[in-house]
Amino acid sequence: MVGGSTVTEMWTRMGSTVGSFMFLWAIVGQYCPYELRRYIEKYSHRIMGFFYPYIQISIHEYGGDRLKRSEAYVAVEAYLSANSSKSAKRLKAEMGKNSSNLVLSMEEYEKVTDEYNGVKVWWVASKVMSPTRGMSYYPIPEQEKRYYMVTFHKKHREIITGEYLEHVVKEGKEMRVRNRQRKLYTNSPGYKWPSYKQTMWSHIVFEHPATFETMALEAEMKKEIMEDLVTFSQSKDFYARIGKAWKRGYLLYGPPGTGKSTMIAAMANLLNYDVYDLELTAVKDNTELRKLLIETTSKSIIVIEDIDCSLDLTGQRKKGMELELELDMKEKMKEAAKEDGSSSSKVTLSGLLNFIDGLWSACGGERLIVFTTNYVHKLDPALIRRGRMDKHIHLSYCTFEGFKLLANNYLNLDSHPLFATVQQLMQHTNITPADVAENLMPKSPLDNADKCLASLIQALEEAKEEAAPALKTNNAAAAAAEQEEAISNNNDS
Ligand SMILES: Nc1ncnc2c1ncn2[C@@H]1O[C@H](COP(=O)(O)OP(=O)(O)OP(=O)(O)O)[C@@H](O)[C@H]1O
Ligand SMILES: [Mg+2]
Repeated sequence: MVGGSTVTEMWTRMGSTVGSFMFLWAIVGQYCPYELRRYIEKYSHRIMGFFYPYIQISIHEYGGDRLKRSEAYVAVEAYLSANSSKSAKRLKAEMGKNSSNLVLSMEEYEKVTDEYNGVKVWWVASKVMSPTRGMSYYPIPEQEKRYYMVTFHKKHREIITGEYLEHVVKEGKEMRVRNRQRKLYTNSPGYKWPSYKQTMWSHIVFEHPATFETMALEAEMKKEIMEDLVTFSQSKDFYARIGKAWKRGYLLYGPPGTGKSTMIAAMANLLNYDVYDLELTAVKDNTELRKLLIETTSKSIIVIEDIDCSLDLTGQRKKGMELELELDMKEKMKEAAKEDGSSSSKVTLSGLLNFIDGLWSACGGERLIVFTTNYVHKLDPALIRRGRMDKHIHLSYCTFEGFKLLANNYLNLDSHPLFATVQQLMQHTNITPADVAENLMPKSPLDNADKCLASLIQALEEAKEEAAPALKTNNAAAAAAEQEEAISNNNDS
């Protein structure tokens, strides 16, 4: 579709008179009074429009809200990246999906021609430097405002504005989904500049290999979670119909090493989503938290790991005296932090609740919010009530079924005489999938299945012995309680 040609020659021929006038005007105009200058500019544009039969439409990187890259710009960028590589003379190369191929896109100020239903248009990638508005004690750098401009003959206005631009945006969006590298974002604590272009997230390519197939989970539970996720990703119309923002909260809880973080990676791989790993303690306050939220894109998972440890968000919301005492304590802690030179986060529980389901959380759509914790009972019920955290998933110790899956993954084994011993030991001992996986992992090229299984059996036996005194104490306590209850029942009667 895109044919290699530059539009410069044609413009030079057509508008040389207008061009010379504009050049002269740029110099002379500076010395004219403002009113006269505006008046002349207004009429010169009209005269130019008379001679110059071309229309230009520009698509800027940042729209009026200045908060997010414009979707149209991003789509045009993808469309031109795919098409311009055949014709543009100056291209830039970046790693593409799976880091296996180079993706080419047009360099700044490069011009390319495109054709749609026999109509020719010319695209140019450009930028202007504009001084930042506002007052600051610090030197604020000039901001680059990048844009794409398409030029076409005015007789094609309808086809371009009615069909072509829509076609470009649609194709561009599809290309982005096909070619995009998924990203793992994290919030950078170094954010300082008040520039609207400065992103608060830094990212690397997301390349975690975890999938639901390789996770040791009960088959039933696995199926249910996968269906829930896929249904969510296909429910755009449903959410619109019921008037709910298109997002879903998951709470993953359970002991360390039971696969919470692994499941987040498996979720991202299943749905082809980006991951935003939010470090709450690095967020200055609720306003910054909101800004971070606005900068997340759709088709993403926002993760807050170990939510119970992140901030002082645990416990019930306090009342009266209790609250005053707590505020007093907090003030003292802040003072201490100031003296140390360390800064503390001022994100509050209500800030976080707003983050999850306030008005701003609806921007963008198609997002999962996932919390993980080892201690679910420590969390404020408001934080995890249904509607906020819609699905609560308890990840627990490894079952025999889970072990068999891991044995298959790690050792390529469907059955083995030692499986029976493992099964018998697992009935009385708690072992995490992480521990099972670690024992099944061959440690040297000479390690075979027998050795790995023997190592797991040893670990299970050790865990059983360790648990034995605790079990005895528990049993003794239970027996004592029973006895006490029986005595008090006798006395009552
Ligand atoms: N259910 C599981 N299936 C397969 N592998 C697992 C599972 N759970 C844990 N693992 C293995 O154990 C390792 C640690 O698991 P993971 O980091 O997901 O645990 P976690 O629940 O997030 O722990 P923590 O609470 O300490 O963050 C992973 O690298 C993974 O290989
Ligand atoms: Mg984890």
